[in-house]
Amino acid sequence: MSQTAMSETYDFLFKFLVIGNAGTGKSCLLHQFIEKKFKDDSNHTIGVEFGSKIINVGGKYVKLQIWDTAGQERFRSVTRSYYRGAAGALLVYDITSRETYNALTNWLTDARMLASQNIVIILCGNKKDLDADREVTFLEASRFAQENELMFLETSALTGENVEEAFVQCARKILNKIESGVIWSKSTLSTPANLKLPLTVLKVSSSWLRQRPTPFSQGLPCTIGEREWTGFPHVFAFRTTAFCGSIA
Ligand SMILES: Nc1nc2c(ncn2[C@@H]2O[C@H](COP(=O)(O)OP(=O)(O)OP(=O)(O)O)[C@@H](O)[C@H]2O)c(=O)[nH]1
Repeated sequence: MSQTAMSETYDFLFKFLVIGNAGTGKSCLLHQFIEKKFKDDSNHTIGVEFGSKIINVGGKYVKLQIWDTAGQERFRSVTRSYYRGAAGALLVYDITSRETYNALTNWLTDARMLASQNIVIILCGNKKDLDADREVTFLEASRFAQENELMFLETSALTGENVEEAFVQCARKILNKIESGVIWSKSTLSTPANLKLPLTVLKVSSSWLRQRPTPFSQGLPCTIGEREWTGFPHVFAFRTTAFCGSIA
């Protein structure tokens, strides 16, 4: 297998969002995760930026397609259009700015309304390295996370602390939800009409799919495995894998 083919082999594909107020460090977190370096010349994001990386979660290769959204209010209508179909999100505030923490509820409402009720969200209190300037305690943020069913970590895009962990923990939780059927049972692709939506949440191997009955294998017009799915132009097939989505 060529180097490119090998690096593109994965079991699952998840769409991720990075959301939160402007200046909290979203672009720097993404850069640190992908490049393992601090981006010290970060400017405000215009609209959205994109990054991707394959990670190993408990022996499974998961490709994360990550959309880094602009935090500035003037881009809100653009960034909202990227939420649909997201399986996971990093919800970022800056531990040195109470204003960014106070905005979390609005971001959360948007994510659950526009992406999915099932979206797995990890709250990231970024700029952990600036502890001396802290305006938000670890304890209050962890209470907020608990009350809102979020995972929680304090991160530093500068030092790299907990950055990889944030993405990996979020992906692991999504995998757990898939394995336990939560995502399929709640986000059912129940009617062919629903399938017109261009949702690209996850990709599973055909053997995995055969072992677990999903709406796809319950009489809907599609084939699994090496053939293309029929009738869904937005869905493309891979040689040894089948592609399926989760409704937002
Ligand atoms: N000390 C410290 N500074 C950080 C950290 N992360 C980001 N910064 C700084 O915070 C500023 C904003 O970072 P960005 O990554 O551009 O913020 P953003 O959330 O993407 O901003 P928007 O694109 O406007 O939404 C920059 O000056 C970064 O250098 C961190 O972990 N520690």
